[in-house]
Parts: sequence; C-alpha cells; structure tokens
Amino acid sequence: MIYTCTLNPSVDYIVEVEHFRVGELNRATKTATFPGGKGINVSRVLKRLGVDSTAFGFIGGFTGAFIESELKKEEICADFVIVNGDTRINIKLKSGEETEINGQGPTILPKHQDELMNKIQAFNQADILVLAGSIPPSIPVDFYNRMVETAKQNGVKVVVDTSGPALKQLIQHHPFLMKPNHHELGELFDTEISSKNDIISYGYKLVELGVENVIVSMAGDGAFFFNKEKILFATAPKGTVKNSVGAGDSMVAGFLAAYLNEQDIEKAFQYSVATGSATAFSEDLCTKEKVEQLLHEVKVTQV
Ligand SMILES: Nc1ncnc2c1ncn2[C@@H]1O[C@H](COP(=O)(O)OP(=O)(O)O)[C@@H](O)[C@H]1O
Ligand SMILES: O=P(O)(O)OC[C@H]1O[C@](O)(COP(=O)(O)O)[C@@H](O)[C@@H]1O
Repeated sequence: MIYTCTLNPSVDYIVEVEHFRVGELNRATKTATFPGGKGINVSRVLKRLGVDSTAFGFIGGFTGAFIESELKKEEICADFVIVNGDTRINIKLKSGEETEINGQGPTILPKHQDELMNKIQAFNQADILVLAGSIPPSIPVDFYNRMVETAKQNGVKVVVDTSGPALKQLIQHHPFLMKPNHHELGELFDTEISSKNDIISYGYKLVELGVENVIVSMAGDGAFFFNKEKILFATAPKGTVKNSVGAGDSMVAGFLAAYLNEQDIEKAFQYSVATGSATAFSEDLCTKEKVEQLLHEVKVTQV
C-alpha cells in the first residue's frame, strides 16, 4: 500500500480577480475550493491514475471534515488523526500571476503526534510512505526524521517532497525518491542555483549522498532525473497554465504510478513530467486522459 502523509493539510481556496488592487475592494470573477496539501494531492492524482493509496496526517474542524468528505467522494481511503482546531485554508490568488497565502494550521498536541507515529509501526516492506508538505509550527522539526527512522526499521520505501531543514535531515536516510524544485535544491546546499550545470552538479550530489532517485523540477523549463546509473533531462509540454497548484505533487504521483506498473525508470520519469504538466494545464488536478495526451510531448534525453 502507498501511504501519503500530510502533516498540515489545507482547503485550497482559488480566487480569480481580474486586476487585483492592494488596499481596495476586489470582486472575484471565479472561486473554487479543493482539498489540498501535498500528500493529499499525491493520493488524489494516484487515484486518477488507477492506483489506490491511504491518505493520513492531521485534520480538524469544519475544514478537516470537508477534506474527509471530498476524499470519500473520490473513493480515497483516509486514516487521519483528528485534532482540535480547524485545518488551515490556503489562498491561491490568480490575477495574471499566482500569489499564495498558506495558513499556519492548527496546534497539534503531543498525544496526537504520538497517535500518528504509532500508525507507522504497522507499515511493512511492501509499503511506500510518501512524506509531502511542510511541518506545522507546533510539531518539532525532526518529526519527519523520526517517522522515517521508524519506517526504515520495517523496510518501508520512503518518498520525500518537502522543503527547508526537514528535507535536509531526510537525506541521511537514503530515500527511494526526492523531488525538490530547483529553488529547493539550492536551499538544500545553501546556494543559488543559476544554471542547468548547477542543477546537474547539485542534483547528482544528492545521489552521492545516498538518495536513490532524484527528480529536480523547473516548472515550464522541464526537469532532470538522477540516479546511480543515469542522468536524464525531460522537456515540459507547452500549454496554457490554468493552475500550477499541485503540479509538483502530481509529478511524484505520476512517477510512482508508472514505476509500480513497469519498473522502467525512464518511462516513469517521462510520465512524471507529463503528469505535472497535465495538472498545470487543468483547473483542478490532472486526469489520466490528459496525462496520456501530453506524454508524447515529453522528450527524454540522456545527459
Ligand atoms: N508553465 C508550465 N508549463 C508546462 N509544465 C509546467 C509548467 N509549470 C509547471 N509544470 C509542470 O509541473 C511540474 C512541477 O512544477 P514545479 O513548479 O517545478 O514544481 P513545484 O510545484 O514542486 O514547485 C514541472 O516539471 C512541469 O511538468
Ligand atoms: O505544506 P505547504 O508547503 O504549506 O504547501 C501546501 C500547499 O501545497 C500544495 O500541496 C501544492 O503544492 P505544489 O504546488 O508545490 O505542488 C497545496 O495544495 C497546498 O496549499
């Protein structure tokens, strides 16, 4: 089973405003509400690609209930720890450019943190644990690290899509897959990434440090893949971006779905990029049909 963990889920509130003006009354031309948070997005895309998973993490209040009911509608298994307080609402403002305001999220009490940690003890070597998204302020920064220590004892494969110090700490556990974007890659090595050569040297450094497979995404500029055997580059399809929220999470889901199907790294990478772009070109997350339409536009070359 694939387990996706979202420590700080969100209700993503998408607001479109024609010409947003700070300090004035703006009227929305369109609004939409989606269950969000990186692990939840991975589970939703996996489902669309025909792969079942269980979404877990912390939810609470009316916003938490919304997430649970949306996942139920999509027939995604949910096993969340229920906390006091409301799950956050993240605002995605579209007015020419995309502006995001992500909330802090509710306080997670130590007893709820323990409850979540206990779930991992039941995972085994046939399982994949996807750790995705930020760590809420009330949870210690080494929380993912402790989760991975427990998971690794039982031979669980770990996939990581987070940022900041939490991401740095996880390299030592040699995850199966990491998917930083190029900014997050720079943050990992306390450097500014300013060229494709920088991406190649720092991306490969992650492999040298023990990460099995690394995807570095660069939005519309394509993506790089690294493992011990190969370095690949993929072009991103051209199209109109409707909503890039969840595009990175979709890449993780696309890679896993294709890899579990065929165990072919190159095809999984190609599918991953097509899945990211299919989401970027959609209002909500992608559909399988859209991914497969874009697949032939993703050209993968050996670097
Ligand atoms: N403008 C775009 N055109 C085509 N594809 C895009 C665009 N923006 C994002 N994508 C797709 O989404 C993937 C992830 O986007 P990126 O912004 O790099 O990740 P993250 O959301 O993690 O920051 C890209 O590799 C690409 O496949
Ligand atoms: O946990 P974080 O870093 O605050 O991010 C949460 C946000 O990220 C998302 O999962 C989208 O992620 P990406 O755009 O990076 O793929 C939203 O659904 C959510 O609002």
